[in-house]
Amino acid sequence: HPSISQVLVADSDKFTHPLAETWARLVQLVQQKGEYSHIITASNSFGKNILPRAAALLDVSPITDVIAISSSNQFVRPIYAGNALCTVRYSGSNPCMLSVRSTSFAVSVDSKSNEAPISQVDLSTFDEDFVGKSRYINHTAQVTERPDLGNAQVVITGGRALKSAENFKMIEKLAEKLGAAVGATRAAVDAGFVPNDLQVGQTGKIVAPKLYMAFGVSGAIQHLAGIRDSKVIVAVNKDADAPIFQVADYGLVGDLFEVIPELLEKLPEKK
Ligand SMILES: Cc1cc2nc3c(=O)[nH]c(=O)nc-3n(C[C@H](O)[C@H](O)[C@H](O)COP(=O)(O)OP(=O)(O)OC[C@H]3O[C@@H](n4cnc5c(N)ncnc54)[C@H](O)[C@@H]3O)c2cc1C
Repeated sequence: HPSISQVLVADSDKFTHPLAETWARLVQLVQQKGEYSHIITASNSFGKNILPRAAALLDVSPITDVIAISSSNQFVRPIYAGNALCTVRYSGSNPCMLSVRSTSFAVSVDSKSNEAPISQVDLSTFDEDFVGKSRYINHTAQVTERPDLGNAQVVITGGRALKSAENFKMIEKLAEKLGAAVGATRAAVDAGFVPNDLQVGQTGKIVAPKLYMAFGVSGAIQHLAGIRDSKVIVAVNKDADAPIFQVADYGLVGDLFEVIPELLEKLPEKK
């Protein structure tokens, strides 16, 4: 990419497992040597885990969830669960540390390209004992063929109205037919229908698909905070006054236990 002038590689078995403590220390080390003006990470769980730790080590205050960059020290970020946008100016010392919502930034496809040198980070001063009390035990991951929730073009979400994990399988079947990712409200996650990595919203994932379909979702502000950038929102809810209809492009007042089976029947099989 033409904007990349250098790639730094920290190649060591110290970083085999993504422990935030170790990686934050690495960011500190790289910053101390490079004296960069800005350090930016994506607002995903990995970035959110490392950024505050690295910022504390570097004694600066990070700015999180940036959705627009107005200048080198001025940024826009949502507040009150996305109901207001706040413009903030960074007036601290370098580095200015940001987490950015990747759903708010389009990747520019530039015809020019640039070869950037790749250099190894000098880890001779990396402190082995720094990791402190955190130890890597094991890693469990959900193996799924479905698209990643954060990048999916289509997301099908189910809410508390699904009533059980068994019923939630209807949402999964529909997602399969549409090649979509599955999402859930916090109420559905708290009720144990699905694991919490499927939660969409203020305290879950932020999504920006082309099509977002919500079944039995009331549309609480904390949920809407995660779906605002979706292109088309479709909602099915049996309560015509549900707040989700205020943001939906298409709304159907109906019972999901009738609508989903009908959709499953009428939609063609996935090729
Ligand atoms: C600090 C904080 C952070 C939060 N973060 C999040 C977050 O990240 N994500 C999130 O989702 N929530 C979050 N919440 C919770 C949020 O406030 C709501 O409680 C939650 O989103 C409600 O989930 P729901 O829409 O599934 O359930 P409900 O609000 O109970 O809504 C269920 C809906 O289903 C409809 N319904 C019922 N039966 C049927 C049927 N048979 N067919 C069709 N429709 C039906 C009902 O009319 C209703 O509108 C947060 C709350 C707090 C306080």
